[in-house]
Amino acid sequence: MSERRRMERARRLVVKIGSALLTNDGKGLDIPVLADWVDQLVALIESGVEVVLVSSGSVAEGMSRLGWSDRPQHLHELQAAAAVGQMGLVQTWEAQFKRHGLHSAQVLLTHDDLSDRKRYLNARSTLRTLLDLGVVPIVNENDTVVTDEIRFGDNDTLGALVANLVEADGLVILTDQDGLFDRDPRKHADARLVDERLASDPELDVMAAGGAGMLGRGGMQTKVRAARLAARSGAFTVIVGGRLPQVVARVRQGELLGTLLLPEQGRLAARKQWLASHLKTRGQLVLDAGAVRVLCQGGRSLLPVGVRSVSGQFRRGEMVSCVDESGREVARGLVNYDADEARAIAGRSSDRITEVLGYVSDEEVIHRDNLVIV
Ligand SMILES: Nc1ncnc2c1ncn2[C@@H]1O[C@H](COP(=O)(O)OP(=O)(O)O)[C@@H](O)[C@H]1O
Ligand SMILES: N[C@@H](CCC(=O)OP(=O)(O)O)C(=O)O
Repeated sequence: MSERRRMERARRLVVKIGSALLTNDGKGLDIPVLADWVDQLVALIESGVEVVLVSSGSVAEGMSRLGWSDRPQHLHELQAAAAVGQMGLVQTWEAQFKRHGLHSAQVLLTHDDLSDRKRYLNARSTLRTLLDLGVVPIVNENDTVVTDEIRFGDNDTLGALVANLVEADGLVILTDQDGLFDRDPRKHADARLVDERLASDPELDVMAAGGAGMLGRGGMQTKVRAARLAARSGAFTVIVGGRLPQVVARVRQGELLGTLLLPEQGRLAARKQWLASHLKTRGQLVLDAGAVRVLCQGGRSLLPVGVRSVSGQFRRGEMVSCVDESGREVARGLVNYDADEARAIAGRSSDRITEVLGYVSDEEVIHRDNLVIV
């Protein structure tokens, strides 16, 4: 079976649209083109796919609104332009999705938000909730608060991290070229389009070495790097020309457009490997026999009712070890509550969490996606 069928089977996608595409040669947002993408994305959503949109363009739109023809050098000027342009960007997306009766939501993220476990989990639950509500999240970097050292800088990286965050099946990067070529097509007329590769293929670095266009930041290098990051959670990446007619539907139907970059392992296997290898455990949950049984059957979350006792001091988002009553480790996972909260809700049914804590952040102590059976 062709690997292109991954796109047909996808249920959750992150679609990233770069600055080079969104603006009309630096003359502000290209509204008819944005409207056309929204029509395409809505058709995708109506076919049952959850879509997170990562949209660049705030700096480019801000420059146009402020009448600046050259990209500023100073970070504070870029930040000011981004703040001005973000207004136009979200207003335009919102107005276009509204034509179809859909709500959109602005989500601005920084590097720090995704490296801090607690904020990572909060961003993840907000995005998931928006998707559950049928709202289209529109993500960009929170340029106002970042400095050079902690900038994503390019939204390809942000797109990949969001794909990891929401456990997307794939990342679709729409850009101003038809895909990744074996050399920069703007400099070499005989450059050939790459159809399909493993994201880890080292040859890709040589092909992508050409740099970015006038408005974009990273060129193909950051797209290749993004594909590798996305592959860490088992997601594929498609890099494709955003102005090809009906590009979203055609890629979805498995047409050989653009470049497909593949992960080496499946989504769940990748995540579980990451969970198993990356974090130290900070505490222990002793489970009753019923909870041990359902967890070992696989595919189930750990509910507070199955927890007998809690030891250690941990915070929401940290890794804990789950043991049976004889002390044998049965699973590990990222916990949804701080240690004191977990102690307070241990042994109780999920519908009593609000009564005990005064609020409920999650029904599960550990969600099945964040749980590895050992
Ligand atoms: N091997 C390559 N294949 C395709 N494009 C390349 C390659 N090497 C460099 N590029 C450049 O990358 C640019 C796209 O990246 P960029 O300008 O950052 O756009 P975006 O805003 O969509 O992220 C292209 O216009 C092209 O000039
Ligand atoms: N966050 C900023 C910069 C992002 C950026 O330029 O990314 P990209 O065009 O995808 O390479 C913006 O929206 O303009």
